[in-house]
Amino acid sequence: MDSTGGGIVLNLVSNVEPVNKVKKHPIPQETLKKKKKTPQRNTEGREDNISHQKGNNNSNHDDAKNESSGFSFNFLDDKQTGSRGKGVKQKDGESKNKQPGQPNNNIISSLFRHNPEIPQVKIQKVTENKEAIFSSTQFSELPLHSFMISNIEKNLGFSQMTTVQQRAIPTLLHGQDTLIKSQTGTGKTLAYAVPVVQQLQGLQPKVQRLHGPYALILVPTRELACQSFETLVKLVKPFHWIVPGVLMGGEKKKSEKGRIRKGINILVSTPGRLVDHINTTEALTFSRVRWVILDEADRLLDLGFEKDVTTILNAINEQCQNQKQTVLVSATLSEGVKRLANITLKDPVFIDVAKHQLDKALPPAPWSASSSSTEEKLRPAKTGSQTEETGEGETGEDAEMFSVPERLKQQFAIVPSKLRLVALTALVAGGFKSPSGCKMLVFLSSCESVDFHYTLFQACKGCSILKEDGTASKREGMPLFRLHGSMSQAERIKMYHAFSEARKGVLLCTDVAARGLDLPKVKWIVQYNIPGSAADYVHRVGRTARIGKEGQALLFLAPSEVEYIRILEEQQIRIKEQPLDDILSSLMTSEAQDFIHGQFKGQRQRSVEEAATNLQLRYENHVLTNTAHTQQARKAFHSFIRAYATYPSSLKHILHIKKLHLGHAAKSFGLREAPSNIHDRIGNTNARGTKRKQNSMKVSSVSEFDSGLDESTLMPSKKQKADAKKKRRKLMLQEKRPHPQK
Ligand SMILES: Nc1ncnc2c1ncn2[C@@H]1O[C@H](COP(=O)(O)OP(=O)(O)OP(=O)(O)O)[C@@H](O)[C@H]1O
Repeated sequence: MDSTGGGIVLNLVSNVEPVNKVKKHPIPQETLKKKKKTPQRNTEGREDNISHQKGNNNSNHDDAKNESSGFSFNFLDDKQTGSRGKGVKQKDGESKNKQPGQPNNNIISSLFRHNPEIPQVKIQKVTENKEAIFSSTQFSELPLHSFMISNIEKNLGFSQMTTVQQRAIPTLLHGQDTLIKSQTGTGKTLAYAVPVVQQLQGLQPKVQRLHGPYALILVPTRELACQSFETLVKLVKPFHWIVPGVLMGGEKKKSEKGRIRKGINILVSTPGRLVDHINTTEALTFSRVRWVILDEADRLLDLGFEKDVTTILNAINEQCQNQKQTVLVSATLSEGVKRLANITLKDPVFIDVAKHQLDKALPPAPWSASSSSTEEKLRPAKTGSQTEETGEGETGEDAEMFSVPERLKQQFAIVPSKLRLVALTALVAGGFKSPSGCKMLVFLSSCESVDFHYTLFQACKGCSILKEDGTASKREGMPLFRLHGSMSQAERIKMYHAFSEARKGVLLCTDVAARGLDLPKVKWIVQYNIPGSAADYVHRVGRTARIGKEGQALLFLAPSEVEYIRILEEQQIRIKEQPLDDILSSLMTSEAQDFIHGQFKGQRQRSVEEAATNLQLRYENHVLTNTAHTQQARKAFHSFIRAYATYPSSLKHILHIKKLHLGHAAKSFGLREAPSNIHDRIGNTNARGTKRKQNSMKVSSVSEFDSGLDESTLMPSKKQKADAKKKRRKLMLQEKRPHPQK
């Protein structure tokens, strides 16, 4: 800690300066008149994350109890921030004399002290892959039905084709199996949907509803299924005899069976629900299927979906003798998917808009002489995705260059764990400076984390949420939405539609929203947790800057995680640093103050530190004064640790659980200390299900900020893996996300 001119300058960095690390981002601290504090050390020699404040016993009780009215804790004055009570060691954020449900007024967060060094990151020169979004060709120049052209022009409002449409539509009309790879948000849905509808409307004898599916479109999530179905409904408008339909988990199976019996000609489905119908719905036949489209193909062939996709393809092959056209589509087709395509597709054409590989045939796969069953052929393609046994991921194995939208501004911020929550709030509040509002997606690592932050932000005065009936709550302010795989189907769809239609708002979500969703007017993507692969990164940021528009993306990195930038640079992704100071300075804007404090409008914070510290205190009080909130925070913290332990092995040198400081990470969940049962909750049991001896846990420190956890104690045993696999299968049948992060 430096002190200048009587005031104290608090840095984000600790006192000790390791080799190769440079102090960066000092936060100016002119106004806080505090005495230099001596950090308390806990028994492990780490800083005790809490310091204590005398007094301030006045008035917080009533407001704290009344959580529905938002945060309402007093600001700290100079005296309060400077004073320090006797250190009382706390467990799970509870002070010794405090019961859950009581406000906790006597603790000051030491947010800006004893954080790890913020390393200086040297950005490497990257030559980005470029894609021209629009072609110079009009839809009217294609050999399409005149009604199709007028429908696209008048009802959809498009006359000029995108590059991927210009290349894919003629190829698909020609009847060839095709792989389509093009940036996110470049119109790939129409690139496959237009040729399917064009050919269907021309079939003789004319298509009848009772004939059942001619085209099958598989997508990985329910929201994407809805979206693709809605596009098809618009596209078939002039051809009323063609019936599109959608099947997805969470919907009533009985009504779906009824619709299948009546007949669906273009069937959009998620894999799990379709397998369910294949097994239980007699009326579902594939005898006339001519087109099979795998949208987000790399995701569909990933762990979890691959088995269902195999079942579906085998069912189609058994029932249908027709010549079929198969199309694989994604912004990130990995080498694994291409190898798979080479053995399962007939003379496939690969359309890669970035590489201009129009009509380039794929090289032969070394094992293409393998068995003819689809299931056997699918297996080798797993090289590019996660495997259950090893937990290995695709990063690094399938070195494939991705391209991102040209008008997307990509940034990262190095944020010490303790400052994550206030930095996120600063972004959320700061993103809403423009009077016209802004739409933002915040990606988090688990359903529990989404729920925790959703509850937490609701307590901010400047937030409004959706009511049961789908209308906004009375409170004026920035609408808050959430989306994850553990929500009820009704709520998922309600949130998805409400956010799509909203003029402004923040959607807190898991990777369930990462693929394919075309949510209008999204300007900001915040990745609060690092994605599991560069491909996931590309899809997440691809929810903005679509079809040539502008957008911004920000990736949160802890100081120990900065090497992740190299993973992105290897994929030719250019990303710049956004100084943390700049982000936190948003806390001083009137918008942020209104957002956070509401009723304290006009009562200005005097420095970034004061604003951040008060905010963190409010959050901690919110968490600790209510048992349900404390439980929710602990659950979210556990799920965060679990997700962290499941990063693919190729990323473990960067994202290793040992590198986490659990106490600091806990602070980002409003907890003042990591829950004491962390090991029990994260799989500290052996194969027989009995608890491991405490002393069997390896505790080896690499730094002051080391979690002290050994990954082997976090990684599940064989039995746990088998149980988890069973559970995943069950969840998948209900169409929930298979990966713990999702
Ligand atoms: N020719 C076009 N002109 C203008 N807008 C278009 C055109 N074709 C499609 N769009 C619009 O572009 C947006 C993105 O389309 P779409 O969702 O199909 O992209 P995508 O390439 O599939 O994205 P992702 O890879 O994220 O799934 C949609 O809003 C769509 O209506």
